[in-house]
Amino acid sequence: MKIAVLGYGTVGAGVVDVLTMNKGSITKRIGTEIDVKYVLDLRDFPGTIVENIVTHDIEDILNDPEVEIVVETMGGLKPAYEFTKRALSADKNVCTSNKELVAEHGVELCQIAAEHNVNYMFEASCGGGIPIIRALNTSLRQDEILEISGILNGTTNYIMTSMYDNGETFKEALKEAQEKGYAELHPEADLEGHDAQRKIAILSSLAYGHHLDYKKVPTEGIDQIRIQDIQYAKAMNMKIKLLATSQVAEEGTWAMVSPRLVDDQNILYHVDGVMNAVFVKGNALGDAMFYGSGAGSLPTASAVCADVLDCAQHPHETLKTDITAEPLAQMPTDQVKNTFFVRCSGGESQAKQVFGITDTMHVIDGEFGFWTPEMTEKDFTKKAAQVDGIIKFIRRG
Ligand SMILES: NC(=O)C1=CN([C@@H]2O[C@H](COP(=O)(O)OP(=O)(O)OC[C@H]3O[C@@H](n4cnc5c(N)ncnc54)[C@H](OP(=O)(O)O)[C@@H]3O)[C@@H](O)[C@H]2O)C=CC1
Ligand SMILES: N[C@@H](CC=O)C(=O)O
Repeated sequence: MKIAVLGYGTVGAGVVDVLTMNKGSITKRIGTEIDVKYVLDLRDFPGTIVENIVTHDIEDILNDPEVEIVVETMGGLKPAYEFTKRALSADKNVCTSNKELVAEHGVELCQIAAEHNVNYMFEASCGGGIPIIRALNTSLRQDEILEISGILNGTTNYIMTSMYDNGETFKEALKEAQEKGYAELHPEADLEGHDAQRKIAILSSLAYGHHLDYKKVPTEGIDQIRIQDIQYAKAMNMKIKLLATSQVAEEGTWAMVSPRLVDDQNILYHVDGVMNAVFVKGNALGDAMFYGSGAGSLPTASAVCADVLDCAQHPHETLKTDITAEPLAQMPTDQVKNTFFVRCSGGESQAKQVFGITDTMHVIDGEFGFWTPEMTEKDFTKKAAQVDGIIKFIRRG
């Protein structure tokens, strides 16, 4: 079976490495040899194992009937969207790690794949190497999913851990995450929460059987987290994690991405570095947790290759994915209940009176911190507007 890899960067090179490193065992398992016939990239890679198969022309791949699977690991929408559509329309399977494209056009691309009896597969789009998409599409189909939440971005978890454990600055930790190949080409997507926003939208759409538009997921990143916030977290024996959550409630489903304070009783407290964890609650299953490397060359490539193997075994059969264009009924986020940790430089008695609290804590000169009771987002916003000097708030996870 001949395949082509579009984009020989961190993930694309990892795919070639996995298929080379495990060639013997893969061939034995699926009964077919997988050969990378082309690598499409802007650069040449002299002196590497792909030097003789590099092309700069997508037509070489699209017009070659021998190529049955295209791996798209270029990232971004342009030209990945056009190349993917053309590959599917030419009856080629496409396996991708490009969550931006899946979140934006996944429904349409799956429909095109189905019309051509091929597959558009995206296991690597959420949680790096964690096999969460396959679990939702197969092992968990009998359950009604009530909640999905977790740490879905490796870069931000790596940064938070490095700042907390090693006292690194935000800038130093980000540089390391970039050097290790975890961060997006434009790292704002990680830092501002958009990467996790896309991932929770993809997972929720699969889990709840209705489409969650990622643009409708209220999102805050870790870009506003400062060393002072970490000082408070340490004083409370808590950690700050960027959590992506969606939950089914009576009024509809809500979803949110935001930094949250978690205590050591919360399993996510122990998920550090580039590791991701996805918690799933099913109405029959109860609780399940999926844990693993959330980014990086080989772990992500491992997930892409899982899709390649499925396509190689079913090259002309669309494997069922519960993906639909029908929109998910969403509960207004201002009705969602949370508990908030607030840092404030104003009057303590005012804050105590407005929020009805008695305890405050003093960790940093010139300010105090306190926990609110559980309240809706709307009530919190209303009360916070009545308190002078609020510096920052972080929700409890
Ligand atoms: N890195 C990770 O850990 C993970 C990444 N992903 C996703 O996987 C995708 C790829 O990420 P990653 O491997 O890190 O990115 P890289 O930037 O490392 O790799 C992308 C590659 O695609 C090439 N490329 C870009 N545009 C074109 C084009 N028009 N034609 C040909 N080649 C092109 C780039 O070339 P050049 O460098 O010359 O521009 C580069 O070699 C992204 O969607 C990302 O979000 C998903 C999970 C984990
Ligand atoms: N930039 C992403 C890469 C994997 O999806 C992350 O850090 O999680």
